[in-house]
Amino acid sequence: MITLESVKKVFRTKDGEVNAVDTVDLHVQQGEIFGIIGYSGAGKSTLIRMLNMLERPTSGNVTVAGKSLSHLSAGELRKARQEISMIFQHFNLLWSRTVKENIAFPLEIAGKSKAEIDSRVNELIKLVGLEGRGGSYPSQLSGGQKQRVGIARALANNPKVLLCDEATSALDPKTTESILDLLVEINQKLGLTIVLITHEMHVIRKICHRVAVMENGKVVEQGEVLSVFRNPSQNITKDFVKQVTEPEETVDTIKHLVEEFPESKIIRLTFVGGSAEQPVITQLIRKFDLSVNILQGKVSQTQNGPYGSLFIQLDGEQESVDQAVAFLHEHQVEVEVIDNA
Ligand SMILES: Nc1ncnc2c1ncn2[C@@H]1O[C@H](COP(=O)(O)OP(=O)(O)OP(=O)(O)O)[C@@H](O)[C@H]1O
Repeated sequence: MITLESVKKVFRTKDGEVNAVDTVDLHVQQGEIFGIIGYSGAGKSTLIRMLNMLERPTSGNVTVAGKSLSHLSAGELRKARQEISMIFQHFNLLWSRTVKENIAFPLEIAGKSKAEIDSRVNELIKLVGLEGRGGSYPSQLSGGQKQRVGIARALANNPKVLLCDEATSALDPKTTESILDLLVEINQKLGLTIVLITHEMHVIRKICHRVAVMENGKVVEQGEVLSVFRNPSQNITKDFVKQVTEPEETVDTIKHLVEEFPESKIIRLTFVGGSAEQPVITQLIRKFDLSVNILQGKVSQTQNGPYGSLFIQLDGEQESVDQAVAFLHEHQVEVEVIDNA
């Protein structure tokens, strides 16, 4: 659905050149939710804005739905943009227009009749759960409701792709959840391809099928969300994965336990897919002559299945510990022994 080939964006400023996006190759499949994560300044906004030519690449090629965007005329680009919609962190609504009028705006531009507009707007209001609010002005809505208007407006002309520029960053955690649920719902109902940028791994974990990690303008790692969670190769990715698996206090607890009990083994177990749902620890305790102390654990759902990590402390003979580790491996559980180093 979307292909980026050697895409670069260089900004020329009075302080010199900034390589905002540096030789990026990406492929987003039709119907998937693809997340791009990175810290501030990594180049995410510049990258997503090149997917609808709000920003033109300095070099390289962007193809969306079979069209190479760099080669389109202004008129063709306007048409292509109807198929590539966008929602924004600060909603970008028209404040003097009601909810209905905001949603109608792209339909008016597309030259639809009044009857078509009315019927489509009502359909969209229902789809995003804003029944009864059609006559309200944006200033009368909560942040979550404003983003629902943004989503309805973006869907008005039946786009093939929805670009989300930090769409939940201005929302509280509960509202974030409901907007993320809505994005999954429209992805499934409409088969819409969604590309989102975020700095929160929670967003990737909850709704994305695949993820690309950006650092200094480059994509440093990409893959299925579950396999990136299981096996992050870059340090930056490991840090992002920790955002959703390891609360800060775990690090302190483990440090303390490693110092306090140098003889016992602290082990981090990573469960992926089916193994996250099996009672492996119960079996471990029954089978081996070990005392097992559970320090911290968490299982989260991703779009590709469950993912969990658990920290345990094992006490017993070295032979039993080795057998227990082998047993865990046999059950597709990844084991990392945390030592005093
Ligand atoms: N119009 C511009 N002119 C000059 N430099 C720019 C411009 N837009 C972005 N940059 C620079 O390009 C780099 C990437 O910025 P970008 O906004 O794409 O990153 P980001 O990952 O989206 O970060 P944030 O979440 O803070 O927006 C930064 O160094 C930024 O200062």
